Amino acid sequence: MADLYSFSNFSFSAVEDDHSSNKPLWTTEGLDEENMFQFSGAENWKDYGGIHTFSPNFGFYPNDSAEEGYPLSAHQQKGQHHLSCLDHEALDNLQFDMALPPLSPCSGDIMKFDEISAMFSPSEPVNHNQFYLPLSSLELLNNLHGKRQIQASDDSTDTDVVRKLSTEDIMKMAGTRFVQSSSKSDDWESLNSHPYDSCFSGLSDEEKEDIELAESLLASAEKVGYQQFERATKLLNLCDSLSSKTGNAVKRVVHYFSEALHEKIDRETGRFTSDGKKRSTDPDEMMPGPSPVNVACQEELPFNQVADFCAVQALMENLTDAKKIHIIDFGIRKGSHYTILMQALESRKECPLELLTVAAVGTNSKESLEETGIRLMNFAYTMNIPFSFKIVMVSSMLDLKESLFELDPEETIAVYAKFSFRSMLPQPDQLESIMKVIRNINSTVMVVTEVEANHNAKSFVNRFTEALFYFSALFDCIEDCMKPDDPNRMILESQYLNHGIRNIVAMEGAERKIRHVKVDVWRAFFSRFGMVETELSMSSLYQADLVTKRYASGSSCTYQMNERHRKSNSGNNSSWSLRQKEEMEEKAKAEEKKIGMIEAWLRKHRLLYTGATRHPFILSIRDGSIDISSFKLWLAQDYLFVRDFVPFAANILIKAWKESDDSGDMEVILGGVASLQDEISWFKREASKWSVSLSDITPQKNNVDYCRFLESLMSPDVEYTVAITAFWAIEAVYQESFAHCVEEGSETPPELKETCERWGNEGFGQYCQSLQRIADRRLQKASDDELKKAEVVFLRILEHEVDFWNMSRGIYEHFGP
Ligand SMILES: Cc1ncc(CO)c(N)n1
Repeated sequence: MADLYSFSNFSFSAVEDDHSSNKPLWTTEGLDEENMFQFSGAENWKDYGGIHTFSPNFGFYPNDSAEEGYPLSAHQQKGQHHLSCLDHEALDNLQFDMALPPLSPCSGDIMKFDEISAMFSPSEPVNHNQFYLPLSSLELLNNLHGKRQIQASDDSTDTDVVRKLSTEDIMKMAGTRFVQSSSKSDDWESLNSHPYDSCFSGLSDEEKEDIELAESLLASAEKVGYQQFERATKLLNLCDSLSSKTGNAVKRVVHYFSEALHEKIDRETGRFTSDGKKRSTDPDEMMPGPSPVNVACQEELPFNQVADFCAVQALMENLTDAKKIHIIDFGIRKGSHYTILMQALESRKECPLELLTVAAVGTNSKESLEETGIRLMNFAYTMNIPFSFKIVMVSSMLDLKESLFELDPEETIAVYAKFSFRSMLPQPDQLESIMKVIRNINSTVMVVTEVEANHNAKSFVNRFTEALFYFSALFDCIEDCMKPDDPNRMILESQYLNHGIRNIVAMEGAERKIRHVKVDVWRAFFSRFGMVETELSMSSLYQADLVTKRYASGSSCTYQMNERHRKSNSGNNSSWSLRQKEEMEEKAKAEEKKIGMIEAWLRKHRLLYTGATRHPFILSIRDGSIDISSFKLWLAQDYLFVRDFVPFAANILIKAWKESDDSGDMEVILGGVASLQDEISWFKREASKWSVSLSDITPQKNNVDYCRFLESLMSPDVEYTVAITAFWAIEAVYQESFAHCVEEGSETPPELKETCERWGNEGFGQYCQSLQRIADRRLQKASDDELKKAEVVFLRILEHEVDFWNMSRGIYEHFGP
């Protein structure tokens, strides 16, 4: 019976896939990142937090007030149309008709990236806590004897902590026991006559109970697969009595899956009536507007922001020279991503924007699109961005036509589809219609964000198993991110996630709307339309990492690239050389444009650079809203930083003396070193002006981390080229930040003007330019290896600067008298 169920053949390999493959951000191109636990429409609720609730790094101006009368829509058609259904058999097979190559194990890129980062900071572990589950649950069981050590998620401690098993672990162990027991006997009662075998040693009573509970659920699903409904119901009744929606994560997951199985049985036996149907909400149809649960999800779960920042980065990288940009958006919802994009475009000095047009495509909820339009118009207005918003309503995607977009030949066109194509999987002809239009309009890039999961298997048990593991991970994640007594968590689980579980488990045919498929399926589909996949840049991963760090459990979030198009089986070397080839191309491109490597990187990593130079701390100085206590905190901490910066600057001087090919470098650097003495005196005077006692302060963590990083760059192994790039970046961020506070139109309080002038004055600007020229000259001659290291160091500096600003937004606590 285990054979028929094929649990052992299928499910565990599927589970492993989940860990090795990645998540979903697709640029025309599939990029997928990992662990984007998302289910159909789920993102809806995360969007509604509104503009002001997001972006910890950027200074967005909230302006939600709706104004009447914007000329929003160029093409509006009424109506809502649900296509009747297609050949669902064919659809079910979508996943399996393509011989899927195995997914590559974890990533090339990010790993190398980490390796390189680690070279510079042996004392700083890279902030990607990897928690790989063992390859099989059997292995897991074996490892559990005696001690259960799971990597600590809190990176402030190095010691392992004993943590309870994850819900996914419990499901795996239950799966293993189930396969073992069902190969011995097919009598369901035997399930509960398991002796507490050796597998169980070292587990708590609750964990043992949970494993047995999950085992009963799996057994019941198997019976449903065999159409043995009576037996299945008996097992489900047992599950019902032992699970509940308020128990631990295992009990809650089992509770919802058990409900879904009951419904499946009722449907298959003709007993299902819609009156008896328990309530759940389709997230795709939920009410627009910021309900508390939407806001909570937006604020407490990182997924939506990660998707937004990665996608905007991918768009920006492909729109570098575009002055008139037209983005066609499928699934715009609140449009939070456009506020990020506008911010990034606004800071793109080398290529001023003439017009940004967003065309939101929809088949229903025109009012909600209009609301989004008004919100974005307001935002663009406050940012002084030339912006136009269009609504393209069609009754069905089959009616979508190129002409509806009124494209101007001068426009650069991009397409963004965030968690929206999946809802069309049951109607592939709609998707095809979209793709034909996209192909004809010749868009520069298409960014697609999707969930990386297979909830579309034809085999019921396979689908059930996949969904069970997926939701187990999701429930665990929610448990880590939301407080146990948070009422929003209950609503999220019992309404939205419950809806997803029921739809995947209980429904068939056209009713089964949630049909996530893995990246391979999307790859095959998009390639049919001539789309060529490109990969997410390092900067996108950095963005994602920065975003997750703002969340309570962010440090346990990891990212991986699925870069199967690079042939993982040919080993790291081949992808390394590919990477190098790309860098050479980048260098060639920079030369061709005569802009120098630094400018090329500034363009490439625009979003991150803006994050460091237009941080809310700086914006609050500029608009006069700064809390003086934060300013004092910054002052005290930066004094300590500058003290540590002195030996770093002196070390650059030594490196220049040893390695530089131009004696002129020395004067520039020496000038910088010399001015530090004056800077330190200035800090002392300024501190006394604000009654900040410099002798009482202790460096805060972000400051210590940054100084340690500087120290690692002082190693003789770090080349002059790499170090001078870092030196430039550190100074340039302050120059660009503070210059923004003394620009025309700024409302910096008079008592802070002197501070801003210190780094924002023209002379300091010229000094930064000189450093940039030195760095550029060196980078032009640098080896690929050096280039790569310098780029990584530049990114790390930006990250540290953002962290330093974040720290400065705290409260200065005065110690002593
Ligand atoms: C954190 C920080 N970055 C850069 C500078 C510029 O010197 C500074 N003083 N402090």
